[in-house]
Amino acid sequence: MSDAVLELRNIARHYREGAARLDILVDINLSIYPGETVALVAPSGAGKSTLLHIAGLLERADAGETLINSAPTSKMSDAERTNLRRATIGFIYQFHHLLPEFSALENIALPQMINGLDRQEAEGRAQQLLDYLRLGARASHRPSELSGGEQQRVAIARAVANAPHLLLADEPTGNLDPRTAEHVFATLMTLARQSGLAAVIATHNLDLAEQMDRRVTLRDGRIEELA
Ligand SMILES: Nc1ncnc2c1ncn2[C@@H]1O[C@H](COP(=O)(O)OP(=O)(O)OP(=O)(O)O)[C@@H](O)[C@H]1O
Repeated sequence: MSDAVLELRNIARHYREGAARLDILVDINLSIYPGETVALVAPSGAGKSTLLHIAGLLERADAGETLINSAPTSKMSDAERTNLRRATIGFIYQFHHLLPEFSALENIALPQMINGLDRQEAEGRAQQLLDYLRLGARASHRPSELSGGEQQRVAIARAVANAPHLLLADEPTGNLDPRTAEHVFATLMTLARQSGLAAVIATHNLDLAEQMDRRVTLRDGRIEELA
């Protein structure tokens, strides 16, 4: 088997609440390989977002190691982690986090320009993605002029625009009605499979989880594989 795109080794993370210590992640071990789609299904408060933030280099663990394409990241500086994240990881949130002042096209082009592409190239790629997502005619609309499902498809396009190796999504359809959720999810799966992306998607929706290659849950701060 090829090397893991993401490897979490003995990850631990706790929070403090007054005098109390909350051990959210106790000993997380998880490897995700190229092209694999993995559903993370666990009750509210189990630590899904915490785990995705650590995997996405948005947050540091208290112990353990996060490896991206076999590179250990815990000793990297914040700037090094940010550069690695921008080059290799796409993140989708439950609420789209699109920039309200910019059009759909600009929202998708901007992260590419931050990664060094010139505007013309970035906007060309953004338009291609919008066309692929059947949002080509909405390119100049601002987020507030798009439906919830359209906003989330733009957020997906933004997350994959830099051709990441790893896609992390935190309840990307949690905010949508069931039909729109199914459509957005199908789009996400098609994009992931076509581009050989590894994806970890936190979801409460078991029907959607069934459509992925693997399902894992969090129990007492550890990963358990589900059937
Ligand atoms: N910065 C923080 N400070 C203190 N406690 C926190 C912090 N972030 C998260 N927590 C707590 O850690 C636990 C796990 O939170 P997390 O958001 O990772 O769970 P989740 O499984 O994603 O939940 P949900 O499905 O509701 O989004 C929760 O009890 C939460 O209140």
